[in-house]
Amino acid sequence: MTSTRRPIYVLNGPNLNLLGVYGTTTLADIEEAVRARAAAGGWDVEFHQSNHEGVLVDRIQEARTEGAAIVINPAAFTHYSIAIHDALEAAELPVVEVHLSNVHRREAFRHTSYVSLQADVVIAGAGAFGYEMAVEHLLRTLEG
Ligand SMILES: O=C1C[C@@](O)(C(=O)O)C[C@@H](O)[C@@H]1O
Repeated sequence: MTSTRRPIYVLNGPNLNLLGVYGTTTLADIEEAVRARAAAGGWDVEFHQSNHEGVLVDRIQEARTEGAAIVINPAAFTHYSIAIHDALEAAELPVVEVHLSNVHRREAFRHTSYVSLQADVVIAGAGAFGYEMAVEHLLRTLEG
């Protein structure tokens, strides 16, 4: 089913393209699961990954005018990107921050998130399923 609604943007930061190298789940698997869950609720998904901060800022700016909401795993940029923080603030969209790992159980430098300041919901430690949780939350809260 193709939706006339604006899509949910699902954005992924640096090194997440290597997921399949370190584990069994690939980013393509996550994309498939997210698309299926969104489609079941009548929503389309724009799914992107970039290793470049500016490209992610461009995608967030695109979502600002073309998207309904943003799910973002900014990866390492989480912990220091004021540019991504500012882009999310300007977007004025619902934002769900996702981390595969529980960043709070890891190194101290991962305990700071600039993105959380702009996130409505933060999901960390649920693995790939965290992305589906994020979409599920948006399906419940976004209006038609
Ligand atoms: O690249 C990543 C992945 C991550 O965002 C996660 O999904 O758990 C956590 C970050 O600290 C790390 O830099």
